[in-house]
Amino acid sequence: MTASYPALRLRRTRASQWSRRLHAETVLTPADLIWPLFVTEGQGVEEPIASLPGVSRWSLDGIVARAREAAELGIPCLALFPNTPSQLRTDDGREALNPDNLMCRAIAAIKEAVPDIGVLTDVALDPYTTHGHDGLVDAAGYVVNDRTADALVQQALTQARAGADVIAPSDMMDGRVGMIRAALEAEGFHNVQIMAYAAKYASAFYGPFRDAVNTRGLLKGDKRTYQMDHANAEEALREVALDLAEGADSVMVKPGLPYLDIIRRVKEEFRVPTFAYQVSGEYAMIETAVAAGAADRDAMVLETLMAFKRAGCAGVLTYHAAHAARLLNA
Ligand SMILES: NCc1[nH]cc(CCC(=O)O)c1CC(=O)O
Ligand SMILES: [Mg+2]
Repeated sequence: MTASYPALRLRRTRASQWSRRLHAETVLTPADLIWPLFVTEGQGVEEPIASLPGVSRWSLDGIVARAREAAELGIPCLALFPNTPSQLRTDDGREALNPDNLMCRAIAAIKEAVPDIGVLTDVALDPYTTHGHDGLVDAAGYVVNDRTADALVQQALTQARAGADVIAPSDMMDGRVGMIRAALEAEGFHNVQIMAYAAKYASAFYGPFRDAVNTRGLLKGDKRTYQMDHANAEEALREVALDLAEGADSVMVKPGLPYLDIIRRVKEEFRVPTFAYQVSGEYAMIETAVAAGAADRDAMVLETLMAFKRAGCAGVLTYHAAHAARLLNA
């Protein structure tokens, strides 16, 4: 039998700062953060993204500076996304396989300047295609699975050869994790990890990201034939089970806050490293609320990130990573 009021007062342990710290069940540190960064061509270029206030695309020199900043802040890993020049975008997204593409040059520049920071790379064709889809599109406009997966394997190998530490397929094709794992093993990339975007939903929260990589105006239709229906949770567990069986080292749920239930269920069911992507639309909601005077940025950033940890996440991809790390280091 547990005691009850007045012997038990749950407010007792909340009464002072030292006690609240002592009783905290969850901790958030800069080591829990992955910082997504947008890369663009040029030298000395910083292009602010209007729908992501406070986030910019950076040319390689700026990306390397961000990598140094992240290392100083204690952020262990960066996630890279390229803004491919429009003249290099094609129906088949073949620029994704070019060993000298923007992504590969960014990976190499970071690994040379800051060898100890992790570099996570997105595998999907959308920043390289003229139609904005993550894969190859047939005559009827359908994103075909198996031919896309073949291209993604080549894209992943291209990134691994450039020095990527974590391959993160975000495309939601069936079977691609196993195919990528086999190809990495065959080339000797035994320690290159795969973080599978296992449960990625067709979401209204990706809009600002599509501005950042310039696909919003290009995208024909939507991504509902490959990304998940937000009505579904059991299906997310099946997606995670398959990606783990195919060799994923960790799994991701995306978007973040509206899908905390999925994160929790994945963590309880599989007990594997589970990550969340607090996506561009979530970042924009916080920044818009702050600009409207409706919210305190620092408090909201830390509270939302702690929510992911409490739900069971090993870490979170967030555009607020540097800001949060500064707050946590203060
Ligand atoms: N493969 C595309 C990709 N990789 C990461 C995001 C979204 C990230 C964000 O919104 O912050 C998307 C967008 C999409 O699926 O259309
Ligand atoms: Mg899948």
